[in-house]
Amino acid sequence: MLEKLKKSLKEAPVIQKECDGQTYNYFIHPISDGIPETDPAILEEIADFIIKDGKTGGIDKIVTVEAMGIPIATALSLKTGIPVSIIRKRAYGLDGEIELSQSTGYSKGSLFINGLDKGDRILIVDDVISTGGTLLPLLEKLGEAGIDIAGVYCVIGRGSGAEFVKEKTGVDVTVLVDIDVSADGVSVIGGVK
Ligand SMILES: O=P(O)(O)OC[C@H]1O[C@H](OP(=O)(O)OP(=O)(O)O)[C@H](O)[C@@H]1O
Ligand SMILES: Nc1nc2[nH]cnc2c(=O)[nH]1
Repeated sequence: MLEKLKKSLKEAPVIQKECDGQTYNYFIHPISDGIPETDPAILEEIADFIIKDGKTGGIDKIVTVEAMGIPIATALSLKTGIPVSIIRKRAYGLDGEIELSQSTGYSKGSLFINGLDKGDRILIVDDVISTGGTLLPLLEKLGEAGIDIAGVYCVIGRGSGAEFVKEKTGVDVTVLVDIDVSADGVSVIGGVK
């Protein structure tokens, strides 16, 4: 299962990014960076897995975070007919816009939620979870806004972000493939069976 994704991850190069005086080993992969190019068969593998997992019924919107959640959410949308709403990195100033602070192992910034209504039942998809510094504040803001989370999928997991988010929010994060990243490269260490 997810064999194309796993095989390609083992070939992912790793670069070093500096943030707050710390070095972060950042892997580069088509699903998380769009580089060198994305094989549609991998996107299809991911979308098919999520659909088969059975949480797309009764969903109002698939929600993702700019930028690299977008191809995954779009593939899923094309297969299910469920619309996509994107959490953006820029403000629009629309009524009801919600801002949240995002931090990753290599960056800090703001995200802006628009287009979601109280009572919406959503499925969240994203490319990577690492520290959980994106997903945790997002889930907190969505909870405050009365949005119903039917499921959360992160295609690639590294570190303990998924466990951290579960501990803080009670929300289960399904990670499709777990990896370990060092300066020498990426190894696949687990994931859904
Ligand atoms: O668990 P975390 O440590 O928060 O890392 C995960 C986040 O990192 C990436 O976001 P990034 O802001 O780099 O976005 P992009 O490359 O998709 O634009 C990814 O798309 C996740 O949203
Ligand atoms: N491409 C990429 N995205 C990430 N998001 C969080 N960590 C990483 C990483 O190491 N590589």
